[in-house]
Amino acid sequence: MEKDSSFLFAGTHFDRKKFAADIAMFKEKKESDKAIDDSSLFEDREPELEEEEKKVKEKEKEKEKVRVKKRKRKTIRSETVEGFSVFKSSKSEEPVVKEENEQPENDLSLEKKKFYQQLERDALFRKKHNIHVSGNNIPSPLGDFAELSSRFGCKAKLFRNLANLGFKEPTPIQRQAIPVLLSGRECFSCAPTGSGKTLAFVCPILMKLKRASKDGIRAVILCPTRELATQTTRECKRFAEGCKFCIKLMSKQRVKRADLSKFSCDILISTPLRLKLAIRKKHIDLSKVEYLVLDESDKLFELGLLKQIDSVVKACSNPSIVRSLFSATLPDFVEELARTIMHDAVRVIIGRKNTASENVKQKLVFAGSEEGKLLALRQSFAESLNPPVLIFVQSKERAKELHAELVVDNIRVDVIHSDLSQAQRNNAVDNFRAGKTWVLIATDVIARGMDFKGVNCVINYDFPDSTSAYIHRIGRCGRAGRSGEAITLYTEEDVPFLRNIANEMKSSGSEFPSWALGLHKKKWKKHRPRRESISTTPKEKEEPPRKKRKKKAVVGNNQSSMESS
Ligand SMILES: Nc1ncnc2c1ncn2[C@@H]1O[C@H](COP(=O)(O)OP(=O)(O)OP(=O)(O)O)[C@@H](O)[C@H]1O
Repeated sequence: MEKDSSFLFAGTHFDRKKFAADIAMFKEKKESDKAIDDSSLFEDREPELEEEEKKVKEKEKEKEKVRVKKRKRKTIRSETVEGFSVFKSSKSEEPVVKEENEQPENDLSLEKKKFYQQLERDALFRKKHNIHVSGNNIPSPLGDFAELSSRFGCKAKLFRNLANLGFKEPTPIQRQAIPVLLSGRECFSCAPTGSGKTLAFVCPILMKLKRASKDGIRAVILCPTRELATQTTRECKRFAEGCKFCIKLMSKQRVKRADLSKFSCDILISTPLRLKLAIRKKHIDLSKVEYLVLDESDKLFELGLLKQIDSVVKACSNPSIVRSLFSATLPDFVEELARTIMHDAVRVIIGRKNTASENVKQKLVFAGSEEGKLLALRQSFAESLNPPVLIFVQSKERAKELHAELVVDNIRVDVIHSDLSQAQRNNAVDNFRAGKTWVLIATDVIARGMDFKGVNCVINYDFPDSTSAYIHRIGRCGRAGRSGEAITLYTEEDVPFLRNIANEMKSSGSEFPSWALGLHKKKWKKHRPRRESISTTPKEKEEPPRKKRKKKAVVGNNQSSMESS
């Protein structure tokens, strides 16, 4: 195109490839025109001959036109990309395409039919297992663990480990989340407490990593507490037994090491703070991480941890990373945040979102006052104590106070809170697991994720500070299909928040006080009222802090000397 032909076409590029057919037609037309022009060079010709020649040329022209048309059709077909024609196809081209696709179209409709049948089967299966999904092209759920081998080529060793652990059937979250992650899709999942979410994310990682490698850090699992990180590390090792994978916990000692830039392992489990320190100060390299799991994701996305999570997510810079989020509670704000970091993620919800486990029988008990709470607890333990029992209180001070009370009652009781050393915390968990401790008093530090087998009863001595805290606390019992009981004590101060708990009881199928549903709706942020001390031993009267006295003027000031005596 002439440069100065029109300002409207300024910058327009003429695509010779795209218009090859038109150019060809144009060229051929020019050539034949040229031939006609050349004939005029022969001036002394007979008129009949000229007439004959004209006819032949006319015929030639017609033939040429047909040939050019055919060539054009061919070009159009070759420029069809994934079913979309680059050129808007004209009606005349349709029959040709149809003719060529007649056989495949039949195959296509058969394929389509099969596809829709599979979708229908999947939908029925999901309905049966209370699995709710959303997203594009969601892989079919697992019918059984054997499909890990038949569909996804699970190695015999891993498969055997599942059997050795006594896992016969996948739980609903495992049925859906495992194939999603194995298909390389990102996923955020919400499933009840104790429903096997750990295996749902560990199993696909182990299967996808295939074999041990020393090429950097390949998978990272973030947990909100050290206790949970320790437990997840132990579980990973159990699932991977005999597979030589290098599975490491980001311990305090490891973070203290001079340089972590060459540190490598197959799976690294950490709390966000420790990993952030390792990134900032020890130059740990997360650029090769292929799988990132945020366990208890709603906790991790709370304000206090968000910055740490952010630095870990940024450090995991591998463009093909697969991220996944798991929790028993998934508030909308977490889903929104999750969408900002995930690509084409699949959403998997088991049962109703944000509900307590149906295996836990829940009770609300009015205790009147702080004194009443202790009395109620003592009485119930005196009548029947069915260990193991977990008691939650709202602060470490109150944990210490309650421990001091119960320890004199001849009960094997222990306490865990953040003032203890790591070794003491580990001991408390281990002794409770081993049955050496009957009653464990705890703050929310172990409310999430901790898997103590066979906890019979959870007592919320102090009312939980949110619905999600309630769900996670009572979820320490009623795990892996077992039943459990949860008792929540409340006083007048807690009444405004009863409605939330009653709602929770109702939606998870427990008996609930219907009057509580009629209470005024109150949104809670963090309900931690100042409560009276638990301690029954009178505190020694503290001496009031001494005021600095002014030096007395002894002489001639009788009044002041009397006062001071
Ligand atoms: N398929 C299975 N069959 C039987 N038991 C299983 C199966 N999968 C997991 N478990 C067991 O169920 C228990 C709970 O699993 P897990 O701790 O993963 O639950 P969770 O959903 O992560 O709970 P939370 O929300 O409290 O973190 C564990 O003891 C685990 O060994």
